[in-house]
Amino acid sequence: MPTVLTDIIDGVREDLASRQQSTSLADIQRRAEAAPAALDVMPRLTAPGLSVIAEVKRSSPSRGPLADIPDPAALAAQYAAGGAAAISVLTEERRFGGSLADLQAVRSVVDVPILRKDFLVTPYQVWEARAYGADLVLLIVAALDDARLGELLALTGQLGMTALVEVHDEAETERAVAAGAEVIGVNNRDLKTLEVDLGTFARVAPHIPEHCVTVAESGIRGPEAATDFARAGADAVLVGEALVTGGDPAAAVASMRAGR
Ligand SMILES: O=C(O)c1ccccc1NCC(=O)[C@H](O)[C@H](O)COP(=O)(O)O
Repeated sequence: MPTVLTDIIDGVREDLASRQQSTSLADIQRRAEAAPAALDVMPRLTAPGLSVIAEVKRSSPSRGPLADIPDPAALAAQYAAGGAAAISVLTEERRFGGSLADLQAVRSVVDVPILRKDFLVTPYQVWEARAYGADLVLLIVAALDDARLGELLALTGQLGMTALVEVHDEAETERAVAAGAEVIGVNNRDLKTLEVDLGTFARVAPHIPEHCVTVAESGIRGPEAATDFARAGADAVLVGEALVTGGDPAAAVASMRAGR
């Protein structure tokens, strides 16, 4: 049965097919191999205190238009000034208004690790992420079968990047762990219904092994909520809407980092 997630992925596959027509896999691989080495996000995610992954997010299927963001690089620089551990850049165009050009623009101004936030379902997109300067990629367990999850996770590691492997329940967590995920994001938003349940993280986190880095994602509106997730065991929070709609992105990131 079609869901929001499968609809999004259908569009992603169409856009991907047209990019693959203009840029072959060999070309994108050459570009990825010529790019400066990926930054290691692990020391930042495991540093004492709560880490913040700050997202460049223009719009979303659940909330519609959020912010104009004419200069994503300037926003990213403010996130970095606020102490973001990493910057998440949405590159999906149809529903989120992002692009690979945004990723490239952000890469050109910040030296903190950058996450390509998209719906990655093929190796080509992982190579593409590296070619455009990403240090991390998002792999959504609900969008991948076990074989593809393992393949994309392995390729991500081969290219020196880190995968943020996203889950929403215990069964997906078991699949992520079996695949070898080291950084597991628990999305409080159900990508099939778009409903946000802030209790999701606390239910799922106990199923994540101690050696994994744990990220709480979605629906985090301010420092108090960030503190709640830190107390529930999150090493990091991933925040979009609250940062792009609030007044001062650097101060907002700093206030969330203060959460312990
Ligand atoms: O944000 C959505 O509506 C959405 C819908 C379908 C798939 C993914 C979606 N969001 C991606 C994300 O994971 C969030 O952008 C991220 O966790 C930040 O969430 P928020 O702080 O609530 O903007």
